[in-house]
Amino acid sequence: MSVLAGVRAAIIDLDGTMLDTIPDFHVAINGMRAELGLGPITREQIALMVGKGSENLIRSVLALDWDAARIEAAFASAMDAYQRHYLSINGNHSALYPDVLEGLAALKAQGLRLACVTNKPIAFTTPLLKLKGLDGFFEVVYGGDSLPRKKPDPLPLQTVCADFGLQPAQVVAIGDSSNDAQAARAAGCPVLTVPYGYNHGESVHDIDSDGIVSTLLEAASLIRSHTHH
Ligand SMILES: O=C(O)COP(=O)(O)O
Ligand SMILES: [Mg+2]
Repeated sequence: MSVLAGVRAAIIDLDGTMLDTIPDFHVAINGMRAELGLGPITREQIALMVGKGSENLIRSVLALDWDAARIEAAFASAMDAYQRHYLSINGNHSALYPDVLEGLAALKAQGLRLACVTNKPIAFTTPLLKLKGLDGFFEVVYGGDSLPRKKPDPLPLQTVCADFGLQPAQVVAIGDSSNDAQAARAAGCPVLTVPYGYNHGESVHDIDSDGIVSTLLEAASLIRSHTHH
């Protein structure tokens, strides 16, 4: 895969790529819904809605029961309740996917610089990375509200490239959804996809990606096989 030949850095997505956070989202969303007088929804429903940041998630969850006007009227208090619930349980129910720590260690050992770019708010992201032992791997971390635009906009990826002083072709993005791939394509970064996360209910095979890798460790091996001389 010659698109990986010049890779010097990797940008790793968080939710659905490093951590299975749906159980955290589930507890926080149902806590918010209870405050609003709404009944609980399932993890499967929530997994279809995660990936495009908190605002999109809250609007999608409330749209199960309410029309647009009612959502707008309650949005600020819903967001406040959601953030309160999420921060109170952040990381308690979520788990690392297999070979994440091993994959990050391998990428680093191969000399790649690492960044984390997530659509999760940075106030959730920073403590979660620390709790799960992931914080030490990344030189740069951007949350969904760290910059003026989030994925699928290319801005967060372009910002990492600039931070590292690298061209987009030298920086591979690794994520679980079409949202990550669209951002990578728009930035000009190669992109690899893990199949175990949340892709808005769509098949990962429909993602415009340079390859599907079963784990981050397999991503490291694939990159190594194309960059090793
Ligand atoms: O919080 C989200 O919307 C998902 O974030 P991600 O970019 O880490 O998948
Ligand atoms: Mg993701």
